[in-house]
Amino acid sequence: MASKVTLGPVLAATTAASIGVAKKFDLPMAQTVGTALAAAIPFYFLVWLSYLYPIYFSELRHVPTVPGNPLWGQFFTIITEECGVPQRRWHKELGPIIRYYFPFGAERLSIADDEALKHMTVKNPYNYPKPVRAKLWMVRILGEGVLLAEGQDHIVQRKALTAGFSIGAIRSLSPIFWEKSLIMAKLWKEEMTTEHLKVKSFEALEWLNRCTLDIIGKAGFGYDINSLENPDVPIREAYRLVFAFDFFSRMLHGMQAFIPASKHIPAKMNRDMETSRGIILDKATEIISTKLNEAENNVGAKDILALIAKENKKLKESGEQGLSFNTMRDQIMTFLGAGHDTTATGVAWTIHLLSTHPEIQSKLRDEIKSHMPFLFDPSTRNDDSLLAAADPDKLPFMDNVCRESLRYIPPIPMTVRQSIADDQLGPYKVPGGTVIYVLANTINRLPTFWGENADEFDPDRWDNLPQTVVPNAFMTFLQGPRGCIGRKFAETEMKILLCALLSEFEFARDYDTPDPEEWKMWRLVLRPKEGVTVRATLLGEGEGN
Ligand code: HEM
Repeated sequence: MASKVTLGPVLAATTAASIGVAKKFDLPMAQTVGTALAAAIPFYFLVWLSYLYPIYFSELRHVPTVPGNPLWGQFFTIITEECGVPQRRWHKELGPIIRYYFPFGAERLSIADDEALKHMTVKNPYNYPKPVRAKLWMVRILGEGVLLAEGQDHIVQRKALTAGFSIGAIRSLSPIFWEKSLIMAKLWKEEMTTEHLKVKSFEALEWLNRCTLDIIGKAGFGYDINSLENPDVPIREAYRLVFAFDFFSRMLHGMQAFIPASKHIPAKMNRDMETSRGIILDKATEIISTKLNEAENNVGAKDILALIAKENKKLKESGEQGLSFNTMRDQIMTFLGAGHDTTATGVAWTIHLLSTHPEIQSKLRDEIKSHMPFLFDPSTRNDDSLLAAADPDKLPFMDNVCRESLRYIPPIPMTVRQSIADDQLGPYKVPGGTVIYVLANTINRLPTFWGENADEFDPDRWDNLPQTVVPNAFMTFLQGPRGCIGRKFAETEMKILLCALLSEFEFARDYDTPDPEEWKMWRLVLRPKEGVTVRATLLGEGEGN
């Protein structure tokens, strides 16, 4: 089978052949070579790459393919619709493994087949690393931590981090989750009191981003960021800049995946990225220096990083490879980045969905009230011993709501991988180098897994799941050794935030603002373009009570 010849050899062969022809027929050399190259380049891109190769030669030609011209493929559909939505349609029509094209016949696979997903994510994750290009911009902000490490490096890093994310470790962090969540609710209430309002609209996503940043700072590293009280702290500003998604920034990000040197273009986005990277890197260096010092002196902090630093010390003492200073610093960058925006987006979407499903909101509030009545009484709301005993995992409907919200709108809608060797996915041969998408925002909504009501937000489904729902039908946290290490952290944090907010406020849609579901933008997370603005009513006051 013809392999996908790259442009270099084509140019070399064309040049050599045209030199031969020029000599043999005594033609002007420069003109002959120039004409041959001028014909070869368009032929290569327009005929070979965009027509002959994908349709007649590629090994992937047997994979059910989305109809369309490979020259521009489905690229415009993909970039103009919500991430994962076109693929939902295509999988429904063409089956669980499909092929589509990016411009110039670039083949892409999307996988929604249980066995193939298991093969990629659980059994052979190291044969399917993240493509180098996809990592380029992420590495500047997220560091070279566990999220972007591959192969043996990843195994070593993940092992050193596991203790810090055990269920026991997360449980011991609950007081911090409560503290910050209650502060956020208190600040909303104070604003309403100061403005003599019983009902007020809040843009919840920005507030939740600050709250989760404060939580990861303190629970993750024993470091108080306090961005709830000080919205303009540099580290929060750094993330605001990084995740800005004006049109020009997105174009430049896209360009950097193909032309890495474009990060030096003196554009605002590049300056913002460098400023943000500087702030995040300095903060991570400051934190890790303190932590390593504490671990050396056996200071008994309980945050995740302290556990990791202790574990690392033990590993090194027993002769195993531990993590270097830079790797640990990069883990902090990873946790800061991966560990706050994701949960904030998940909670913001949940609050939005509760505001559009008032009966579910009431049922959830009733459940919170029956298990944690003290939260509804201002005189006991902040009682440490009651908070210590409050276990959000004992609320079954809360569990259903959170899972359903994370299924319905997965904060990370997709991940991309590239095979390193020839392999077999389902019935198809997949050559090394194939780019493959695992789209949570597609898989989580497929009727083949979830039944005909896959597109409904229905928390009760979790009490009676169809047999077709396998673990890989829920891709919000991915699966296997590359799945989210912070899953338990995020789930606990999410439930506690909802307990703190729903015990103080009732939420309704603010119809003066755009419907957040209408325009979800992909910027690492699936973000509502204008945020999530909700009308919060103090419980027992104002409308609705
Ligand atoms: C609702 C919230 C969250 C969601 C939806 C989520 C989702 C994910 C997903 C899909 C991945 C795989 C990404 C990929 O390989 O392409 C991932 C990896 C990861 N997540 Fe999360 N995450 C959440 C919260 C958190 C939190 C709170 C932390 C840290 C405290 C965290 C830390 C990480 C790390 C370190 C990885 C890399 C794991 C590895 O490659 O071994 N995440 N997450």
